[in-house]
Amino acid sequence: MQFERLALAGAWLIRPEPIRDERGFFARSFCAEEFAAHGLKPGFAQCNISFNARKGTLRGMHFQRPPHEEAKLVRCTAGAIHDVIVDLRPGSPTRGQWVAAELTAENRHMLYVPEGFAHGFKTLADATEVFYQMGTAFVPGAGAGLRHDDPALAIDWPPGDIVISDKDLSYPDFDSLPPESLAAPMRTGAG
Ligand SMILES: Cc1cn([C@H]2C[C@H](O)[C@@H](COP(=O)(O)OP(=O)(O)O[C@H]3O[C@@H](C)C(=O)[C@@H](O)[C@H]3O)O2)c(=O)[nH]c1=O
Repeated sequence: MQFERLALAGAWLIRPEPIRDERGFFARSFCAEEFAAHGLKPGFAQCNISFNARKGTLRGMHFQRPPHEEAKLVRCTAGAIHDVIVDLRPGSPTRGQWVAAELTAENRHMLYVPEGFAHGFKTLADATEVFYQMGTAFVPGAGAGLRHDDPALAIDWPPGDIVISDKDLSYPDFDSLPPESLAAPMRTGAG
């Protein structure tokens, strides 16, 4: 796997390195040892599948409130997504900034989202499926979010109509997040 640091400390783009032969290829998508060597969570508590029937489906921007912050490893197994993360970490020099990556079934890139970030994506094709591994179990009641179209964040989403849940439309802007939503002080490990 190739690990590329993103502009927000602790976030990584990970590219599988295919070993090809006449049958196709073999590639590793997770290795506890390699993840630990880069300061990433070396294990996951849950894996989730998100199927999105329509191009333009937008899910986000989501996180779990402390003490249930989640690291996530996100990849697209069918179709394509524009994947976005926002740094919520108090004390982080990049707090309130976002980065995006295009994850597709073809490129097989993965986005590693550290704890203390909000995460969301917009699908770029019909029938897009996202597979993501979670460092912490889902805790009903700990879920929180902020608006994908907060003008202060100014996330540059791909153009086009969106399909979005009422819940996601109900989230506040970043500056209006209740204090209990704030992530713990910055923790980025060795990354
Ligand atoms: C996230 C999650 C949801 N659920 C349930 C709650 C609800 O009934 C149904 C759908 O939940 P949601 O509407 O929150 O699903 P969704 O909008 O897809 O939420 C996900 O969005 C992406 C962007 C993320 O980053 C994820 O961490 C997660 O927050 O599934 C679980 O049982 N376990 C889970 O881990």
